[in-house]
Amino acid sequence: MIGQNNRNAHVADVIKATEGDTTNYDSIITDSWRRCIQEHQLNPVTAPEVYVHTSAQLRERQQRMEDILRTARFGLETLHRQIAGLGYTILLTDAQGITIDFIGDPAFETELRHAGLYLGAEWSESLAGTNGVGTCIANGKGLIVHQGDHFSANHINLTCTAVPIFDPQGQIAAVLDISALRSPEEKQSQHLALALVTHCAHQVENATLFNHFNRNWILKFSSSPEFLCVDPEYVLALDEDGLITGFNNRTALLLRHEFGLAPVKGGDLKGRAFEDVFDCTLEKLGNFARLSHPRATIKLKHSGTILFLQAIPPTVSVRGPASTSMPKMPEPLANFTKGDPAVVTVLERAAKLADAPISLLIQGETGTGKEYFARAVHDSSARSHKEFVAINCAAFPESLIESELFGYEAGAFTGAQSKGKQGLVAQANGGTLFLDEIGDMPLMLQTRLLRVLAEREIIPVGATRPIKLDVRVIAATHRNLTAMIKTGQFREDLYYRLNGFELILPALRDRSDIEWLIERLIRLRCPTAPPVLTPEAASALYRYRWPGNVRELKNVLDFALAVCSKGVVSIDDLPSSVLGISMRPMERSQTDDSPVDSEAASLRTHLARRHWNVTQVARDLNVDRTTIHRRMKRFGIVAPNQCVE
Ligand SMILES: Nc1ncnc2c1ncn2[C@@H]1O[C@H](COP(=O)(O)OP(=O)(O)OP(=O)(O)O)[C@@H](O)[C@H]1O
Repeated sequence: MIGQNNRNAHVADVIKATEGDTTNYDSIITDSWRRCIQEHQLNPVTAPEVYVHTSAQLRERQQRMEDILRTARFGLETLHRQIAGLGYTILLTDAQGITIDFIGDPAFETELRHAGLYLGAEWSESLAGTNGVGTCIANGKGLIVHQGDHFSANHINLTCTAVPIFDPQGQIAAVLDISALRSPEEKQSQHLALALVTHCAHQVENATLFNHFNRNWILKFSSSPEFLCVDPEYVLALDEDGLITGFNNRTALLLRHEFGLAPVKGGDLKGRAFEDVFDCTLEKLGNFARLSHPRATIKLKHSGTILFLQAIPPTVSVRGPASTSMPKMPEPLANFTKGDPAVVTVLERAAKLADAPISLLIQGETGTGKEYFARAVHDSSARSHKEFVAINCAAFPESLIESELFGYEAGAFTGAQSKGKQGLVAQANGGTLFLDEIGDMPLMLQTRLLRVLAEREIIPVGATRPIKLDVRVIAATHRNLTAMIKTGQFREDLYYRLNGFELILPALRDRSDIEWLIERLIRLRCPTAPPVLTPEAASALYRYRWPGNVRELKNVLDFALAVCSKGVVSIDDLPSSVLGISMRPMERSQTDDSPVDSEAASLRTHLARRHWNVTQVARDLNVDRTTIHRRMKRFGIVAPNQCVE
């Protein structure tokens, strides 16, 4: 527990330091405090809390980060063994500071959860104030945020040591953090922790390069030969033309210094030629590769620095940079994205599983394209010449669903067709049965479906003998089935039958290919003379949050294409929902109030949901903080806690 006196003293320290008295703190900390107040609009008095994301959001983040999670896991476990017993918890966060992996002492689970040292917790500086992860992301380098260095008085018991893990193009991909609930008062006590975490992050970066660039040359460099092969300081990947495709962070720092480049985070080194960096020709690399022991040296062209080198040729021989391009994908699946990393991961999986004898469960918000995707999996499979039968489990009246699904014998019930009827499940025989909204299937039918899946046979209503079936089942839902299992609304055994593999489609607002998708949808609608968007219209579409996802985008474009003139879609052709405050359609239709009232109500809802954190709301609505302030003023909305804003 943090006493009120300590809290008050801490708040006074933060305020004093941000007003200029910075004597007791590192500048990196006081700069961050100033950012918290001035840019993130956080208030030390109200002590920001850590926001915890839902398990569905967490899973989506984890899926996006699948590669790094897998690569980093061994590093995390090794690090955990090194510091076991010292009371540290290890967190791996994504580049937004959301915790996607975690190793902590289960004995302290409640305390760790309470402190935000847990899966799903967001440690971005803009939400949680100065802290290890968030401030590391803001500065792009490793640091210690110890006890009173934290902005929020809620966190002044913690010590956090965080180091960025960079992707092979020099962007922050993740942050590795070790935190402890209790620690000595001296910040110096954490210096060894910083060295350990830095080393672990470096190893994760190297492992990522070795794993991902097996179609490229890998060059390992060190200033001494002893550890060159096992733990090189610098690692560089080159394509067959000798152009740089990837590097670890130490190499980025070395080469940026070499080229006199500003220490930016972007990929300013990618594509540069090996021969521009080293005093060596590309042909000679082959000779280095043939050396059995790494005693070869190489000279940096500009500084003349000499490094030991081990050169490893591509283990898979192809021309050109293969690691960044999309692998060959069946045509129907390839139409789903233009390179969004999370979607590509899902597609690669789906391509491999297209003919696997397992059921697939597709999760995703409404309108993300679950049915469209399921059909693409079917079309990519050997079953494509047979039927794809889609059933919306939420749309059938309960009384009809059994006979519709399983069919019935002649005269099975009053009103039945005299010849009987084949059910939808039997129609999918040899093909794919798509069960949409599976979370809405009544429990009684879940039991029947379980039998179909287990026995691979159906018994039509009124029949006595079962019919053998060969169907591939793909189910989809936007509901949280695991939560439904806990409340007894969904059968656990059915869940495991359906979930041979789970594929999660990201929300449209999280996809990087919206520009491509807009163009695709326009071309599908107007293949001969597709209208163009004005820059204002395009930017309104990019800014909008798309709660109805691709379906909503499609509807908006259909509307715009219908009302636009002279082949140009301007901002006036977009429906008002897309402009200004992005209200959810549901919220709008539920009220008969004037547009101003409903806008105000929507804003109030957003603010309340985010505990009146304007920065977070601005992020949700994709507008500036000042816009939110202006709107609050216009609607006369005042935060319940005046201190926040
Ligand atoms: N890549 C794409 N190209 C063209 N159209 C797409 C694409 N992805 C989705 N769509 C379209 O978006 C709309 C919504 O897709 P779909 O019905 O598959 O979503 P869903 O996730 O199954 O929705 P719900 O959860 O409401 O059932 C459909 O009209 C679909 O054709």
